[in-house]
Amino acid sequence: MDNIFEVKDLSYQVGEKRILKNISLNIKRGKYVTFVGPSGSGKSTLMRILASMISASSGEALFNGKHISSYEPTKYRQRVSYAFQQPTLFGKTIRENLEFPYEVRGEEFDEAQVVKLLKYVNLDESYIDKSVNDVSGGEKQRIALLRNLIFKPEVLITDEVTTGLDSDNKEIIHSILNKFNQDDGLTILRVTHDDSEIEQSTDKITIKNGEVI
Ligand SMILES: Nc1ncnc2c1ncn2[C@@H]1O[C@H](COP(=O)(O)OP(=O)(O)OP(=O)(O)O)[C@@H](O)[C@H]1O
Repeated sequence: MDNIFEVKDLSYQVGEKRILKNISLNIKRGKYVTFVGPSGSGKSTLMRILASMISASSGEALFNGKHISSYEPTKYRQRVSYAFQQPTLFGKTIRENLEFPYEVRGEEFDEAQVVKLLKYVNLDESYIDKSVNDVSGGEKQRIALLRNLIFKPEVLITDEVTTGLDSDNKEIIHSILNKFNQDDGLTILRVTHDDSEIEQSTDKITIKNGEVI
């Protein structure tokens, strides 16, 4: 298997504060890797660098063998998609949110495809025309994740996406992520503090005090 990410001697500093210190790691394509470590250890900062939202202060971060900074950012984010702990649904309806990935790619909305995807996260087609104000927190997270996955990225970064959700919602999210990982070879980088998620992960990277340990 080849490396989708190669990180070499990467550091990130804000003023005098060294947030990431000489991080080196490789992520193989198709893996489901869990990042663990104490609060404030630098996990989200590393994810933001890999998602091309911020740049490292020094060292290298390669995606498919090329520097992340050499990719056009909008195109890059279609290939490496970031799902946040607090998802934001914009506009008035769920439809607007699910149409958006088609719009940015200049493609026509494929309602049948979206209905099929909604079923994967236990939502029926009536959700398409619901108001963004009429869905629960767990439903919001499931819809936001679908928005990341309609056009399959190569990598999905999930940054504490199940935090605060009940076990049913967690279960649904685990099952769709496992499905995309196993059936489609989606590489997943997951940040979590959830004990059962940590226990179930086979590939774990621990970040402590800005370092890989
Ligand atoms: N732009 C910034 N300026 C100053 N400090 C920052 C900046 N970005 C992050 N930090 C600090 O860097 C440290 C690491 O933050 P980060 O969010 O990466 O940690 P984390 O491991 O993801 O934490 P958590 O598990 O609580 O989400 C924290 O102390 C944070 O306050």
